[in-house]
Amino acid sequence: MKRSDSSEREKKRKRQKLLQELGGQRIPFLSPTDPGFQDLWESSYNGLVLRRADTLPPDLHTRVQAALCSLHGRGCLLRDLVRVRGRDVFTAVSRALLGLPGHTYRYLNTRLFTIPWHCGEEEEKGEGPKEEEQKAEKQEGEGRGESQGEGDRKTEACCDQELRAACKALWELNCFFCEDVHRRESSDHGREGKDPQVSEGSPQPQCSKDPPGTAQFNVTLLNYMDPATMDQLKEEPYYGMGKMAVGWHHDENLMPSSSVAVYNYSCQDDKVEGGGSEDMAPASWRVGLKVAWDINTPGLVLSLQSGDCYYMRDDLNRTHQHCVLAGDTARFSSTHRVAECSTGTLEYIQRRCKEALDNMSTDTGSKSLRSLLPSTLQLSEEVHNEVVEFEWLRQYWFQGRRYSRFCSWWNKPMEQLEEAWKEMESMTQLTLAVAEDDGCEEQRRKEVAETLLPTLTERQQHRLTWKERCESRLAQTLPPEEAPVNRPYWCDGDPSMPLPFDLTDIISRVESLLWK
Ligand SMILES: O=C(O)CCC(=O)C(=O)O
Ligand SMILES: [Fe+2]
Repeated sequence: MKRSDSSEREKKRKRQKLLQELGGQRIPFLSPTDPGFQDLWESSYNGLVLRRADTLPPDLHTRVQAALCSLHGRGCLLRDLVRVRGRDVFTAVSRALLGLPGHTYRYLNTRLFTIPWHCGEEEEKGEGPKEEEQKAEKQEGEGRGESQGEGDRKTEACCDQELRAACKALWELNCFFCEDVHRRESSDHGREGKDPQVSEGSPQPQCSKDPPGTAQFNVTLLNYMDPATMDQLKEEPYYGMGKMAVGWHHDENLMPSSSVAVYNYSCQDDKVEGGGSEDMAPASWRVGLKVAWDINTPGLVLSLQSGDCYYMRDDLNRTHQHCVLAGDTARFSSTHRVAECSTGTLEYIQRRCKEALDNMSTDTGSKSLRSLLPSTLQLSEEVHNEVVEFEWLRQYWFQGRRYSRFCSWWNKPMEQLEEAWKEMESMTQLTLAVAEDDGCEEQRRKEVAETLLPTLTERQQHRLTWKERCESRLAQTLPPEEAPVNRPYWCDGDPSMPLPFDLTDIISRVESLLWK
């Protein structure tokens, strides 16, 4: 969190400088009906592609739109309680992450966990019996046994048929986007001045498991907002573009220069009541783009009809920022991305845990550390902190019970990570015992204490931050199923825990060893 705080400060400085230069004036922006719009698009927004609804297969629209509605109807889309510039805020849009099993996506200090999407073949193998089995299992108790913690394991038992169908539809859309973006990349090769607006024949949504040579979208972040239920949306501040559902940003946590593909579904207008005459069409949702930290180039706004898609290709997400401008109707979007997952998959964190736990021996029936090398001890303590306790377990539980409510995929892996974490608590205890062992050589004790101090201090700080986040005023407004859970948490004197939750005393003890 420290690193992102300083980059937030940097952004704030830049923002203030920009507003100062503007001195209350508005920067111009162009919409499709303005003269010069196409020229501006081609000169300064190259990489932005609009794909109109009528160039996608109609049955894909049907399935995707039904999927979005059913995910929404089931309560899978929720506002995130994110942390921006040290403050907790709810996102205006409700969100859910779908994607490859075991993947996560981190934005605004929040790690989202995928509801796994399902590939074609798995579905075909006898749905009937599976469904029965699953119901039986559900009755016995939520989510035991199904998860083995492997990225490619079978996922048919983790959610019910309606959700599986919904996930599959979004997976098909993902395949469509992967192929389309890939096809463009290949055909653009050596071609200048391409037409950003397309209406050519559509590729069929066939997803090969591992097509060569192209980055694959591994997750989609779904967004939903009904402006009728929002009492205050922020006005776009630099151009006067209107009310924003999502403020200016770059998409975070993506592979360098990877594209983003967005499907726009504006729900039917029969929902809009009152306010205006019968024949007045509801205002469309729009996406705004601007060159990052630039007040000379006019902004660009695209109006989106239901079913329209847009792509931000190549470096566009890095060189430009985008925002979403609310229309009159409720609206979904499905935003497909290549998340940078080098430290963001279950497989990764399980590997790290194993590395840390390799230093624990239970050979003689009692627990001991194999090596007291500072680098080995440090590794365990770091895995313990960053990855398990703060990047995974607490992130997961902070989002309440939202995941297990409709999909059991993460239940077992989280249990296993918690077990691993508990072992690491024992390792810290053993390490501390070495540092405090009078029979041990002075130099070694100092070395061990030096290794422990920074990680313990960090652990304590993070625990306090997460506790605050869980107890914030906004967190308390959430219904019980969505309310943040401060987990792991235990009381002093809990016999199952090797160390106390509050590390204040231990930290002073370690400090005093160093001052000696
Ligand atoms: O909804 C959209 O069109 C884009 C949303 C977006 O920018 C995001 O989720 O990062
Ligand atoms: Fe975005």
